[in-house]
Amino acid sequence: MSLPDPVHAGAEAVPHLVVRSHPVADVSEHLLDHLPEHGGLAWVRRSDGLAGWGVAARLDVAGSNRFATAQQWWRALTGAAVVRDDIGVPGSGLVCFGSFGFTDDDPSELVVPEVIVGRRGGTTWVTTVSPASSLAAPPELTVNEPTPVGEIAFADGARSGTAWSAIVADAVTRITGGAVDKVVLARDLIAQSVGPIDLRWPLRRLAAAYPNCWTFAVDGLIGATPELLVRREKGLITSRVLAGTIRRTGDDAHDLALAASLARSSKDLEEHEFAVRSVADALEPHCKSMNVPETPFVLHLPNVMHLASDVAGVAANGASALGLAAALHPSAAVCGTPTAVARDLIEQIEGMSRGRYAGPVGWMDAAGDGEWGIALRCGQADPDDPARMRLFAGCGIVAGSDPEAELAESNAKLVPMRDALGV
Ligand SMILES: C=C(O[C@H]1C=CC=C(C(=O)O)[C@@H]1O)C(=O)O
Repeated sequence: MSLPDPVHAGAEAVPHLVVRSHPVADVSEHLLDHLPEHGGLAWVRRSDGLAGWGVAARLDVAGSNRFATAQQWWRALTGAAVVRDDIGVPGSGLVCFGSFGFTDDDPSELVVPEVIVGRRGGTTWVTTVSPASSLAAPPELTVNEPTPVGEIAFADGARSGTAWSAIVADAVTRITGGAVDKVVLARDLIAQSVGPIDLRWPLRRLAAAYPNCWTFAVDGLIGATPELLVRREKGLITSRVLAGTIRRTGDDAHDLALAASLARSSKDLEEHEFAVRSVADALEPHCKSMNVPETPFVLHLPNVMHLASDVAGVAANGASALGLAAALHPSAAVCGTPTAVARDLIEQIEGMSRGRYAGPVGWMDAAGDGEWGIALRCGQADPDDPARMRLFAGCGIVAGSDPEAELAESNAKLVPMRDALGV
C-alpha cells in the first residue's frame, strides 16, 4: 500500500493516523489498573477519565511559541487522521495528553498514545491509534499490579527548609516595599528509593486518597492536582481557582473551625483575589458571558483546605482548551501579580528550575475540548535514575505572609506525594 505524503505543521511532519473508538465492558473500576509498567499516561478523577499507553505521535517543544506550535501540530495531526468514533463524547476519538513547562525554556510535550481507555458517565471505551500503514487490533484489557515502592528517603532539593524560609522573608520585604503584590515561591524535595520506582504505585495511591483531585501522569510527571486551570466542553468554559491554604489537623471539629478562619482571613482572601482576577481577566476575551463568584468556598482535601472559586463562561470564539490554557498560564495561583514582575522575581530568587511543575497538564480532543490542570502536588521521575524523583510544592506570598507558616504549608502540600511513595 502506498502511503500518503506526510502533512507538515511548521517544521514538524505529522503522521497520518487511523483512530477507532469502540465501547468495551468494564474490566476494572479503576482506569489506572490497566496501565503497563512503563510509559503510562493518565488523567482520572474518581472512576472517570482517560488512561493511555504507547506513543503513536509525539511533539517535544520549548520556547515562547510553544503553545502556538503545539496547537498547530495538533490541528495538522487531527486534520490528517481518519477517525471512527462510536462513542462521540469529549475524550473519545483522537486525543492527546500534554504537559507544559512553567517557563518558556522548560520542556513541553504532547503525546498521542497508541491505546486509550476512557470512561465517562458509565460508558467505557477503548481507542486505538495507529499509523495508516499498520492497523492495530484492539487490545485485551488486563489488570496490572504495580510493584510497591520499597524503602524511600527524602532529602532537601535545591534549598533546605530554612534557606527557603529566608527566600520567602526576602519576598515579603520586596512586597511591602511595593516591588510586587504577590509572588508564588516553590521548593523541591528529593525522593530516593532503593530500586526503580514503579510510577503506577504512587499514582494509584494518589487517586485513591485524593478522589476530588485530578490524578495525572505524563512522561514521568505524576501527581494529583486540586486545581483545574481550564476545561472546555461544548462551548462551556470552566476553571477552578485555588489560592489561600490552611493545613488540616485530623481533628474534624478543629478543622471546621480552621475552615471558618480561612474563609475570613484577609491575608488568604487577598491572595485568592489575585488568583481569581488573573483567571477572569485572561478568560474574558474568550467568553460572551462569565460568572465569577464574589466569595470563595472552602475546598476540603485530606491534607489541606483551600479557598476555591469556580469561574464559568460561555465561549465567544473557537479557542481550544489548549488555547485557553495558553492565555491563562501562568495564573497568579502559581506565579503572582503583576505576572511579569512576579515571574522575574521567581527566576531571580527561587533558586531552582520548576520544569513542568506548575505548568498546564491534561488532555484535549480533536474538537478542541479538553481539560488542563495545573501540575501541583506532583513529582518528576528522574530520567537518569529510575529510583529518584523530585517533588514540588509552592506557596503564594503576600504582604501578610509569615515565612515559618509558609514553610509548614509547603510541607503539608508535599504530603500527598510523600505518602503515595511511602509504604
Ligand atoms: C503552588 C501551589 O499551590 C497553589 C495552589 C493552591 C494554593 C496555593 C496557596 O495557598 O499558596 C498556591 O497558590 C502548590 O501546591 O505547589
